[in-house]
Amino acid sequence: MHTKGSSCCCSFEDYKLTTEWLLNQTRHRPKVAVICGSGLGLLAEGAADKQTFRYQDIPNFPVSTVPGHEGCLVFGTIEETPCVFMKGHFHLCEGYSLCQVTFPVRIFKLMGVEFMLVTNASGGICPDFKVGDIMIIKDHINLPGFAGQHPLCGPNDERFGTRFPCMSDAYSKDLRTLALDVGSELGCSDFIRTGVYCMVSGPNFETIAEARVLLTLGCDSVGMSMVPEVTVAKHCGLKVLGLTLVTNKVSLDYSREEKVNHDEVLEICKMRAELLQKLVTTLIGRCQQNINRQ
Ligand SMILES: O=P(O)(O)O[C@H]1O[C@H](CO)[C@@H](O)[C@H]1O
Ligand SMILES: Nc1nc2[nH]cnc2c(=O)[nH]1
Repeated sequence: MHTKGSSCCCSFEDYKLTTEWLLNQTRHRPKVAVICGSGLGLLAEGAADKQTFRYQDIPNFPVSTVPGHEGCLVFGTIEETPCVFMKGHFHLCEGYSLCQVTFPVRIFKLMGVEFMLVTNASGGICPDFKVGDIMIIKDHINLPGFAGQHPLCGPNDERFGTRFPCMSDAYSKDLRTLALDVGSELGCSDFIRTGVYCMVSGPNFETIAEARVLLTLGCDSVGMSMVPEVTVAKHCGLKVLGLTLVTNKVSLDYSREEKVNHDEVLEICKMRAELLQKLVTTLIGRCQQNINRQ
């Protein structure tokens, strides 16, 4: 279990064991999962009746190694909606296989989760974007996937989903519309954007030539996470909303002097965390109405 490589290294029994362990440890039965990217762990603070598990104490769970990723699973309720928050997630560039990176998503599915909200930090490629903008992801480009680094490579387990899943609607249109509406109600329309997110493996930030390629490909922002989790979530039938915080403008011009670094990324996340928390909390309340209507 959890050996490195491009194909899946977890068996259905591994997923079941972790799921059963969690179901035995917690009375919560989450319907919504929130994955908190770099420096965005505060999103869990709005939950009531919290119960926390450190990743290292959960069987089969990877542990977080990136600063700004606390490394714990928080169960709780938001406006009576049972939720689970991942305070920190996993990246290809940490040396984890994509099976490890996406391991929690299938645990959420087996626990009964229906909606997954993913957040992260990214660099703005679209020249109109400003630092601090929140981009609702309408689509993604799985750049590692183009080269065979794909979480669904290897034998397909039909208990999770089909061999050849459709990805043209990976990000739920309903949830995107809801996010726009909630953003507008909260008075954030000026810095809420919609666009295409591109995942690269990292860990280095882009060269200027690479950034120009991404612009030509139609990317609005670029980061080092999220796409594997979204792909696995869509494969197993979860409804997904992706929000990415633009923490820096990616340099497209050789005359520009700015140099991006992770501390600056975390600083911007801190600046926007409270607002993102409000946005996510309100969205979860509305998802509950959606669950009730089903
Ligand atoms: O994607 P999250 O986890 O927010 O982290 C982002 O922040 C790091 C770079 O500063 C990269 O790992 C990038 O993907
Ligand atoms: N690849 C990449 N990831 C990021 N995460 C936050 N900012 C950036 C960026 O500029 N590039």
